Amino acid sequence: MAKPRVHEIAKELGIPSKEALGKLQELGEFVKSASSTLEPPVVKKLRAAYPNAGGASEKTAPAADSKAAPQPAAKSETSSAPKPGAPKPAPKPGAATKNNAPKPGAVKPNAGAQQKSKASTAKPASNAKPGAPRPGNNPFSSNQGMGQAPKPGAPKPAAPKPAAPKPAPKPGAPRPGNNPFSSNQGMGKRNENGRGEGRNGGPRPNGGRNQRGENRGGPRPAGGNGGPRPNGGRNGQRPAGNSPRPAGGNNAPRPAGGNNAPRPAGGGNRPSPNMMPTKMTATPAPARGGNSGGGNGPRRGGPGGGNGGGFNRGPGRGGPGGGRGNAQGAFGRGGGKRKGRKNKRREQDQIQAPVVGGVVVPRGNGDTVVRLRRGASIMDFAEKINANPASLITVLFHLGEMATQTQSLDEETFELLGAELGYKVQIVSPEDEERELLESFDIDLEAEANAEEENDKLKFRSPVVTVMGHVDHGKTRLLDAIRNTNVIEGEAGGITQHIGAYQIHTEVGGEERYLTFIDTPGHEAFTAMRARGAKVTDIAILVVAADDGVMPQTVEALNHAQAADVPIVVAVNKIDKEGASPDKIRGQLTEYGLVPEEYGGDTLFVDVSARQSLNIDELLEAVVLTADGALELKANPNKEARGVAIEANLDKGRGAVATVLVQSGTLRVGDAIVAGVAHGRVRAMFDENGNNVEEAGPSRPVQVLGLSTVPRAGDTFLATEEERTARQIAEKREAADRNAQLAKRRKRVTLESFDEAVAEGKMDTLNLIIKGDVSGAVEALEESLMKIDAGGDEVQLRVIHRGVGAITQNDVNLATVDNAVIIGFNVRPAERVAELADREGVEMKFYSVIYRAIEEIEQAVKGMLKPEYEEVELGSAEVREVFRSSKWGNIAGSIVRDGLIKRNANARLVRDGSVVAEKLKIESLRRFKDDATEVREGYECGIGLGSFNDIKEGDIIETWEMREKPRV
Ligand SMILES: Nc1nc2c(ncn2[C@@H]2O[C@H](COP(=O)(O)OP(=O)(O)OP(=O)(O)O)[C@@H](O)[C@H]2O)c(=O)[nH]1
Repeated sequence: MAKPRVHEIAKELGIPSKEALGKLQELGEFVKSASSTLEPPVVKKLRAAYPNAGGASEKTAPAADSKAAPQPAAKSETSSAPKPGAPKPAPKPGAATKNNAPKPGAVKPNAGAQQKSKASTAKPASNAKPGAPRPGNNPFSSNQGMGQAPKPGAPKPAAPKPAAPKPAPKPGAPRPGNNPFSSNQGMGKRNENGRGEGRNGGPRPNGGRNQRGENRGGPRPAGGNGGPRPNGGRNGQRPAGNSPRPAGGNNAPRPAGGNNAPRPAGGGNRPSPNMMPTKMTATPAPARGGNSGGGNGPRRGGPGGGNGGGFNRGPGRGGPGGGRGNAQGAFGRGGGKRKGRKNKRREQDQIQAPVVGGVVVPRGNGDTVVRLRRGASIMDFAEKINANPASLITVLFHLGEMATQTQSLDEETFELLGAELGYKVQIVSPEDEERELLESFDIDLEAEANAEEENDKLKFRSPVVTVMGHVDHGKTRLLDAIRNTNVIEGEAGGITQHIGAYQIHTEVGGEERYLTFIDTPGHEAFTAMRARGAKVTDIAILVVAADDGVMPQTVEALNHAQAADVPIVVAVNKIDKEGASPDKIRGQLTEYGLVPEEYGGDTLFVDVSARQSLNIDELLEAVVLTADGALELKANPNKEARGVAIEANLDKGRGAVATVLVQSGTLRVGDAIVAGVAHGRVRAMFDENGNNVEEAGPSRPVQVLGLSTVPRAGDTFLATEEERTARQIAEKREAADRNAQLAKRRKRVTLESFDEAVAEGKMDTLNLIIKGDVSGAVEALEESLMKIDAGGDEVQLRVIHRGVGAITQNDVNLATVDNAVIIGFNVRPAERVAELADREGVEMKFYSVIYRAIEEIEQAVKGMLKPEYEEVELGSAEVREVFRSSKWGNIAGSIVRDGLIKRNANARLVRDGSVVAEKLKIESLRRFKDDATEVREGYECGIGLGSFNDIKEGDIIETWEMREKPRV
């Protein structure tokens, strides 16, 4: 707490500063001026010099309180408040609270507006005589935006004369610097000094203690009722009193309200005589609530008034004397320097700035739109609204959310924060974000496309076809048949794990036509990729096995295609199989809006056998006909290339290899390109047969070498004039991506649940690091994992890192730090990494089939919910000989009788059938002179049991470990 100044002490004592200075000099204390600070002993001395003054004020203060407090209440709440004249016992902190507490709630639980107006009229009553000219200091004056001019009649009776005849409490007396109602004085230091004022009838009942009085205010009399909030509609979503948010004034452990609970009567009514309110400040809570409700009281705050109603808190928050109007001072703002500034504009600003948790934040008008990109942080938001990020953190904290300045927040949290501050937060969609990003580089794809259409630069291009369908209905086999190559053999688990793209040519009506095929995987885990695939797709071939029929993923594929407005050609596959019923398929699909041509619809159905390459040409013809009939496929080949990355992987020798589909323009070797977050120059290009290609036009898929890193499947790419531009775009995307990932990963933990969960040991998180051979698989796996129902809020699943390529030392290091499990999908650890992982106790799991990984992780997560352990015997060894070593203690030369003896395993010693010692550990294990981690049945070994030396020949050492019981 800051030291009091001379003039403050003088005021406290009811003497002029000059006199105090003189007295101090008399007392042998050199003090420069009235604004000099005084050391506590000097203050004591000075007070001692005026024994009457100090004593009187202390005694009178409570009296003043008792009178003042109820008075306005009587005004505003009519009969509910005690009569001003009623003599109350001096300290009465509780009484004061009581008087205040029930008012807003009891009398007007729901009548926010009424309360507002009443409150604001009541407030001046207690604050000061409105007649007293305090220019710029009266927060209730109409020209300060409160719209609630004090009623001239009200104040008079409300300002009882303090018992002590001090000049200080005179309401009308100008008290520059000390007037809590003054908008222009810096309160920082005042806060600290407020104690003195309080004691002697200073304006702040809370004294300097309650720097954030607005939050600490009394026990939120109106809180429970969801009293009116100053922000009106904006806060409507959150009931003040019943809100689960920790900001509630009554929530003892919360920082905002933390000060309330333990205090008998809330901040304003602390029993300390020093803190007793004087008539000046004994504004009843409702008055405050009302005032702040009036709009913007909080910042300037009457004696806690404005803040009481601040934001989403009930009007009672401010409590009697809760907000002191000097929150800014409490946060180091304002201060003495501001004192002299009587700038109207500033005042207005202050009025505009609401206070939550004692901080001042520029406020929007409710319609002010703030656009933020996905994954933006508090810092970004603060920048947009020109606020101090630290203040926003405080506000957020009061809303029950914890975040750091740079932490990405999700949309909901931003909306919450925005609503609180009067902003409409719009999270920019990835598409908008991408467009804006490119626009910042003067690339406007939309305008480009429109211009081309107008200028007739478009040329025909071949259709891009995606093969979709249920698992095992024959997609790969069909593509295989189409290309006459065989990729099916290499697939692990029979599931297509990534997208490939190929161009084939066929003859339709004697004309050579090209078709580009994208091989979309059929497993559900790839839904995301398929959805992306549909974006580049002109036509979908829906494969349905004639012996199986329409299955869930058939419908899903169909929905994807229809949603993307992609025409469908149905390939009724496996017609060679017994029991195949192509007609049944036609009938079934009719129900989904795919009516065969022969039934009068416009969908072409072709019966094929992928295995026997039956009717493949007919299928291709149907695709070409559908393309010609339903689509006008054109693109401008004469410009920089634009397209999509279909698939990418890291090749040991060639680096990042990406299969890209050129959608417009022409891609040439040597072009600078950016694909997602990867950039570089095209070093070389290959077609589906591995032949070198110099250039690729629209609808042409090619493999591209030369990218800095591996793009993701579905990332768009574009060629740029300069490599620098490509790099910059990539970097910006990477930053945005990182933020988006953070936002996605961040599963929110509210203060309430976090506290409880941690306290009860419920909180647990399974961190994962996913490494895979291709980006598509990694992405798909992550996507599926995030869908795992981890058991509500109890357990979280977080993918803390993912990437393409072998598991590296860095991965293990990260896993060590974050206690993560590493998932290797079709990859193995790099050299010596397995050893490191073993040393660090990092678990690595390897999979080659996605669903198995998902299944196991799901089980693991479920296991984490309530792990149950059981003792499992590992093995036992019989002691044959005991070696005594001064260095190691006794070593049991043993032979393993059954199972395994593992180093560090739990052990017990059994002698003649009874357990001699339990809770032992295999501290050392040796095979001859070498350390061993485990020794198998039938082998000899030396076992050290640490400091336990009572080992005898013939003893049995049993080892065991605790294993988690599998969940049923
Ligand atoms: N008899 C017969 N079997 C076929 C035909 N087409 C595919 N199959 C078989 O059906 C099984 C699944 O074929 P895939 O091509 O792997 O099916 P998919 O739809 O690509 O499967 P996923 O990649 O797992 O989604 C394989 O054993 C194929 O040999 C066909 O026309 N006739």
